[in-house]
Amino acid sequence: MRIIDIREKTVSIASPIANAFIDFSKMTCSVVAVVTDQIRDGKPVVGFGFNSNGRYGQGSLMRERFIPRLMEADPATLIDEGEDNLDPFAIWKTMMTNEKPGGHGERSVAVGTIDMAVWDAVAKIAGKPLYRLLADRYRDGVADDDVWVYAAGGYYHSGKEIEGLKDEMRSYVDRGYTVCKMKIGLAPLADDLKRIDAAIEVVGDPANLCVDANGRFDLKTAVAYAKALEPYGLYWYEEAGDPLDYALQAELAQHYSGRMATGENLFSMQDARNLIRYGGMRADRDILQFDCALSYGLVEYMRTLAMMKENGWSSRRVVPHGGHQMSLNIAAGLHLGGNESYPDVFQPFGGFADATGVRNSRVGLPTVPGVGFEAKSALYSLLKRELLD
Ligand SMILES: O=C([O-])CC(=O)C(=O)O
Ligand SMILES: [Mg+2]
Repeated sequence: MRIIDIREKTVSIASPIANAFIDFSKMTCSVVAVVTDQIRDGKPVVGFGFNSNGRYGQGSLMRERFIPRLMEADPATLIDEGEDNLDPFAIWKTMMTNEKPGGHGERSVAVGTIDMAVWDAVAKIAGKPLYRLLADRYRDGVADDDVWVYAAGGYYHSGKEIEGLKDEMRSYVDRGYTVCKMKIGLAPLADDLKRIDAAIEVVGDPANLCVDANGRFDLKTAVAYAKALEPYGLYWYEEAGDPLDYALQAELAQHYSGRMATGENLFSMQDARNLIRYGGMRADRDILQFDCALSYGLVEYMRTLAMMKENGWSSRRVVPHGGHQMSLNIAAGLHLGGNESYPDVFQPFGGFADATGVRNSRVGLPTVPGVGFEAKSALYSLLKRELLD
């Protein structure tokens, strides 16, 4: 058993949307295929991965360091003890050979993308959906049948602010979502409050609305928003300040008793641990949003979940960023609290299998082996076109 090829391409995930920090007009995404010598249903098993959204493609790091390390390794060192499958932990260790600690960022995205493709291949070789493989291996066989999801969108679109926002939120509610998320922080507070009021009119209850500042605020602005938002009783207030400003997050907790969410821009177990140690996040209500694709993949995610457990945090307090099928599998298989969903943005990467509709803000998973890319036709055709043809 061996990996015979690893292919990568950078594709566009550009769109005309903007959050408080960036626009996505030039956003790219890496797609990866790990081709194995295993044959299932008459075809070689190929695992696929992509790097979620919001961080640019990482092809050069993959080409220069991570793919050569895997292709140069003795194949026997990359397979598991029973020698009947690839070993994602051994593969991870090989990719990270001669990498110093610290400075997690672009490298974590490159490794996380290849790791996704490896797990897709591992589940396909085992002939199981990934969430089932994870539950069988790590949770005594108990998986969640479906996963809580919320609809993320509500970006700034010049020219169609309030009415456009309401139409968008209405379409999410019509598609089965209870909780929706919108962006804040690009407009002044007074204007954002008008946008929030408009969204609440549609989602019916402030407790059905999350707001996301994408790390834009300094402490003063974060607290000013906290004071204005607190009386609403929103579902959560996300990423108020810089992701690495743990002191800001801890101070914010002194001014906001509602639920806070953050973590999508923390890319390692160590960064996540610093958030838990120093960020003032509260294990009884707050939400952690680490995204495996951006943060060294599922191998590292398991270390993060173990770290959380040691610190008294339930895995149910994790609702990953990224709205992708990999996190959905982790959520169902490793008992997270839910997953983000992008019903419209970041297509075709955002969203889940074609046949799995959302009901009461919950979504099921397909039964195909692997992550489920083959059951999401628009994404699968892109992956095939870019990597296999
Ligand atoms: O706008 C983005 O970068 C995505 C984001 O924060 C989210 O989905 O929470
Ligand atoms: Mg966010």
